[in-house]
Amino acid sequence: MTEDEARQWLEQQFDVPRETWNRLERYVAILLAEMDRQNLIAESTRPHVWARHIVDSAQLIPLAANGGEGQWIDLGSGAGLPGIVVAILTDRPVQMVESRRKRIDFLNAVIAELHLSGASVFGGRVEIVPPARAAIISARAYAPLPKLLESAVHLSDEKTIWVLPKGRNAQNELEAASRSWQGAFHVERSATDADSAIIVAQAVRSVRRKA
Ligand SMILES: C[S@@+](CC[C@H](N)C(=O)[O-])C[C@H]1O[C@@H](n2cnc3c(N)ncnc32)[C@H](O)[C@@H]1O
Repeated sequence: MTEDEARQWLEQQFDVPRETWNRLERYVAILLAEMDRQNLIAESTRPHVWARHIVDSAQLIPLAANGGEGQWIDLGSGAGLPGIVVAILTDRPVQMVESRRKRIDFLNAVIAELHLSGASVFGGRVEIVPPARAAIISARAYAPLPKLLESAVHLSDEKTIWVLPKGRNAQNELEAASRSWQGAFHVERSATDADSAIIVAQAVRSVRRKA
């Protein structure tokens, strides 16, 4: 997907109003400027930021369209991917969870500058976020599936939709997780990378097996 195709995809999917475009453009500018201070995205992806990061994040939104009312929790948000993109493109309250100080400060600065009143940051580890029943949980490049579920299952209930971009390893990670987890899991192809996949899950729960 080229950068032009990425913008077209956004326009088609979300019918993006001018104010939202301005926010997306501003976010991209702040993100790239912050790269002088901290490593937020791979250097090689800098010229492809719309396809590789903005659309790659935004594509999770339609996959979570059946989510009920309530919060979208994004684990290990880093630069705000996908959390900030979701907060810009939807009306849903978004809580980003991030443990590194410089990234927490960056996320709070973006929220303030873009006036994202529905977005907030939990500055700390996912494992210590107080229990919640998120409508949607996302996690991009945060942790392998079994560890991801273990750290965040206390933020979910049976209705929570999990949207988890997973590169080429989706199938292997699903297999590893199936030893300890049950639920309705399926795999969607990524719109931005034919080799990547997104795990979508619901009704995730831990299963203990006898040795
Ligand atoms: C590889 S980065 C990915 C960031 C972003 N989601 C993206 O796709 O660009 C993983 C992020 O997760 C954060 N992280 C890792 N383990 C965490 C934990 N247990 N709790 C909160 N944040 C964590 C790291 O500080 C880092 O910013």
